[in-house]
Order: sequence, then structure tokens, then C-alpha cells
Amino acid sequence: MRAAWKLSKYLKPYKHFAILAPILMVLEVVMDLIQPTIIQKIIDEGIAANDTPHIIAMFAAMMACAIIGWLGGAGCSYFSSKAAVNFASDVREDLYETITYFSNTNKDRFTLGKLITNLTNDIEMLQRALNMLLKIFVRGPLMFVGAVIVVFITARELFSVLFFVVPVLIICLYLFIKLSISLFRKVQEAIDQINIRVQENLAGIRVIKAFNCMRHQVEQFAGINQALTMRNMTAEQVIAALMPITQFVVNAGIVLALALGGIKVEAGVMEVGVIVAFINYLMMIMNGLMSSSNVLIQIARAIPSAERVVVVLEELPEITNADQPVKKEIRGDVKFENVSFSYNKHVEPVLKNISFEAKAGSTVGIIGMTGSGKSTLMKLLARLMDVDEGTIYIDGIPIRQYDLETLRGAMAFAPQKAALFSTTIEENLKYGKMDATKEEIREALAASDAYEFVEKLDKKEQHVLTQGATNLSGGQKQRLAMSRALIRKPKILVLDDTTSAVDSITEKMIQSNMKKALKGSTKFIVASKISSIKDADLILVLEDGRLVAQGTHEELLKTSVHYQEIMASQAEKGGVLNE
Ligand SMILES: Nc1ncnc2c1ncn2[C@@H]1O[C@H](COP(=O)(O)OP(=O)(O)OP(=O)(O)O)[C@@H](O)[C@H]1O
Repeated sequence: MRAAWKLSKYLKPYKHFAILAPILMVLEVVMDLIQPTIIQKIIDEGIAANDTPHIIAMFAAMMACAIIGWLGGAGCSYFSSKAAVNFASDVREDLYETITYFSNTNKDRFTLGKLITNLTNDIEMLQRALNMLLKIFVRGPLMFVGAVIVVFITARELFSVLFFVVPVLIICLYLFIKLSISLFRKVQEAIDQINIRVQENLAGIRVIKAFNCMRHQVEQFAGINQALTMRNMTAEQVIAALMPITQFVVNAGIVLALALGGIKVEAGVMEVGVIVAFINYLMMIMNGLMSSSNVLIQIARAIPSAERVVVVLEELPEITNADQPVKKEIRGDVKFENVSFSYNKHVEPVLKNISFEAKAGSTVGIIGMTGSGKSTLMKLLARLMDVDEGTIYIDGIPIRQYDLETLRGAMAFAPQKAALFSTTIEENLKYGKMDATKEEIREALAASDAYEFVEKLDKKEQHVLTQGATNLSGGQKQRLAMSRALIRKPKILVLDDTTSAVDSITEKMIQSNMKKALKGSTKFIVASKISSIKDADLILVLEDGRLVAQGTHEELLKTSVHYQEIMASQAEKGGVLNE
């Protein structure tokens, strides 16, 4: 319920639609309630008395009621849909924005499959529930109460039949609602499983194929799918069983009314038309109760969705701006002072007490065993996460004091895994600089040695990449990711192992282009090969989260055992240094 309350603010801009819809529904219900009484009058006062003008007048009144009712119903549908669709669209937009601003730590708390379910299924469920709530929540109870009152006023002789029909119907529907809610909860859980599995399998389809696990995956999916099918079937069967049961109760009520009414008509205390009107109202009572129960089920189904959406919306961003953020232009001096960081506060930190200084315009190479903390170090510099201890300074100011847009605007990051989008190459590069000209795009492509292969693609820079850029090789993807970073001409550039799939001659060429293009920028190059960083002004050697040595290539060769060991192991593997 708290979740529903939280989401209610999204309905505020559309409150006039949300108020108009039920009001129009009241109009429709009132018109529906009047009609059986008019039929009764046609029978008892028109047909029985052979009064044709009265029949025509009553028939015209009935037509008018039907038209007004129809207008009310159509208006209600129009406004309720408008409110529900706009409400859902706003929630979806906010949810997407929240997810987009997630820090790495925020993101790690949710699975991708779940977030996709939140943005699609859950929002859809909320939209449907709201639409139904605005349309039918008024209709059901109003029709039920209205019909009971009208029966009491106009067909009191048969009112006692309701003492049997109404309680039995209410008990049936109560049991039905209880059962449905638990069944639909299970259906939703099964849908979650399907979404998570589909998302994971499709993302890893190449690995699945490479390991020849297709059959296994298909079988696993079949199992989950079967579970969803069974749960859906059970839920559908319960719904299907309801109709005949309620219909039977109503039919029993009709038989009772006919028997009781027959006796009273014969005794001359009641007219035939009252029985006909009563049967109509009995149907309305049943419909009113059934539609109320349907709305309750829909709301119950939407509550878990609302809770899940609110959990994401309420996820506090880990990385926020300072109260008075610094918006000063960045020069590029970087200093780490006793920096420690851990992803999980219960285990040993992945970075321990790191201190170093890099002057603006210098090149810093970072090397170390896999898992030694190189990427983490760079993510801290871009404030993708915040340090636990120590301080990172840029131009002498702690990075936490910078305006996030200023900080990240001065940086460009080419991550280890080139994340390219399924759009044109040009658009992909524009993520680096939104207003990049064609000339700048070509320059950036040339600087990372991507121009040549892009020129060979059909449509060149307008070539559309597939999802995950599967239509490119690993090296091509890395080169495009580097172009995207270079085009920004950042004050601080981070290349996180971006040349692992590029041959060493091309790598050298890219580095020399980069030096020319980004003379004044501070460049961080994370690498697994010493040859990639040996010309750097400063090399950081990481081991198990500690900075075990720092200096130039020549200095480290003389002073650092760790560096000598890396050097020796790479020389053994094929003279990497001399490439
Ligand atoms: N999102 C994360 N959540 C928890 N632990 C993480 C996360 N990312 C990295 N780690 C852990 O932090 C440590 C350092 O990882 P990091 O990616 O920084 O190392 P790396 O030196 O860049 O490795 P590689 O050369 O393989 O890319 C590793 O032990 C890794 O398991």
C-alpha cells in the first residue's frame, strides 16, 4: 500500500482525468439502473393497460437513458485511459532516468533482467490496474448497491430472494479473490524467471554456442516455460470455474423469484413486470460484484509490481554532487592520497592505501596481474564509485567537490569491454562529443586507426552496428571505443586495456597519434603488456590491490622486483617488450 501511495504522485498531473472518469461512470451506472424500471413500466402500465402512447414515451425514455449511458461509458474509458497511459509513461521515464544515473554500486544491487521487467511488465501491470480502477472500481460497487436499493424500492416483494443470493455470491467471490491473488503472484514470479533467463541467455548466446550448450539451455528454458504454462493454466481454470458457479447462484435466485413472484402475482399483490425488472437487477448485482472482484484482483496483482518499481525509484544514488560543487575548468593534475576501496565492506579492500601523483599532460601506465585493481583505480578517478578512505585530487581539489558534469565532462573513458550501441558509427562517436562535425569524426577514427576499416564498410560512418556490435571484430570494437574517447579531446583520458585485441604495430601508431592529438591531457593507460606503457612518464605497478612500485620504465627495471618479474614473464612468452 505504501508503494501505491508513493506512486500516486505520478497521477497528480492527470488528476482531472482521474476525477472525470469515475464521475462519467456514475452517469452510465445510473442510466443502467433506470432501464429495468422503465421496462417494468412498459409491461405493467403500457402493455397491460394497452396504452400505446405510454409505451412509446417509455421506449423513448429508455433510448435516451441508453444514449446518455453510452456517452458516460465512452467518456469514462477515454479519460481513464488517458490518465493511466500518461501515468505509466511518466513512471517509466522516471524509472529509466533513475537507472541511467545508477552508480556501479547501485547497479550491482539489481539484475539486468529484473530492471527490464520493471520497465516493461511491471509498468504495464500498473497501467492496467489504474485503468481498471478508474473505470470499474466505481461501476462494480455502485451497480451492486444501486441495484439492491432499487430492488428494495421497486420490487420489495422479492427482496427476500437477495438474502440468499447476495451472501452466497459474496462468499464465492471472496474465496475466488483469495485464490487468484496467490495464483497470480506465482504467475508473476514465473514471468520474472523467464525474463531473467531470456536476457542472460541472449546476452551470452556466443558462449552458449562456443561451449555447445544450446540443448542444455533449451531444456532449462523449457522447464521454466512449463512452470509458467502450468501456473497460467491454473489461474485461467480458476477464472473459468467462477462464471458457471456465480451463474448457478443467480439462476437459483431467478427460480426463487419466479416461484415467489408467481404466487404473489396470482394473489394479486404484485405485477408481472416487477419479476422481469427483478431478474434484470439480479444480473446487475452479479455483474457489480464480479467486476468489483476483478478490480480487486487486478490491484492485488499490481501491488507487487508497484513495490518493485518503488524499490528501484527509491534507490538512493551513491554518487551525488557536493552542496556547492566546483565548476572550474580542469587542467589535469591528478593525485591519489592513501586511497582504499572495497566493493564489499565485509571482505578485504581491493585497493589499499594507494598514493601517487601525475602532472597534467603526462602519461601514466598501469600494470599488474589480473584482478590487481587496475580498472577499479580508474573507475574511482571518474567517480563511478567513491573511495572508502583517502582522497583523490584533481588540480589540488578533492574530486568529491567537483560538479559531476564538470568532472566527467573533462574525462573520457574507453572501458575494457567496448560498449557500443546499436546505431550508426557516427552516432556512437557522438556519445563522446554530441556536436562533433564530420571532420572531427574522421580525425578521431584516423587517430585510433579505425578510419580504414570504417571506409570499407557499406555506408561508412553511417554503418549501423548490431546489438553489442557483433558485426565487428574485437580489435575494431576497441578502436571505435578509443575514437569515441579521443574525439572529446579530454583533459584526462583513460584507456582501460583497450589495445588488448589490437596488434602491436597499430598500438604504437595509435599511441603516437594520441600523444600528438592530446598533448596537454593526462593519459592513463591500463595495460597487460609492458610494451604498451614502457614510454609512459610514470608507471604504476599494482599487486593484489597495493601499489608495489612506481617510476619510469628504466627506474622500475632497476628498483622493482615485481616489475622485473612481469618483464621476465612477458619476455618468456615471446619478447613482448620488443614488439
Ligand atoms: N563490481 C564488482 N563487485 C565486486 N567485486 C568486484 C567488482 N569489480 C571488480 N571486483 C573485484 O575487484 C578486484 C579488482 O578488479 P579489477 O577489475 O579492478 O582488476 P583488474 O586489475 O582491472 O583486472 P583485469 O586485468 O582482469 O581487468 C577483483 O578481485 C574483482 O573480483
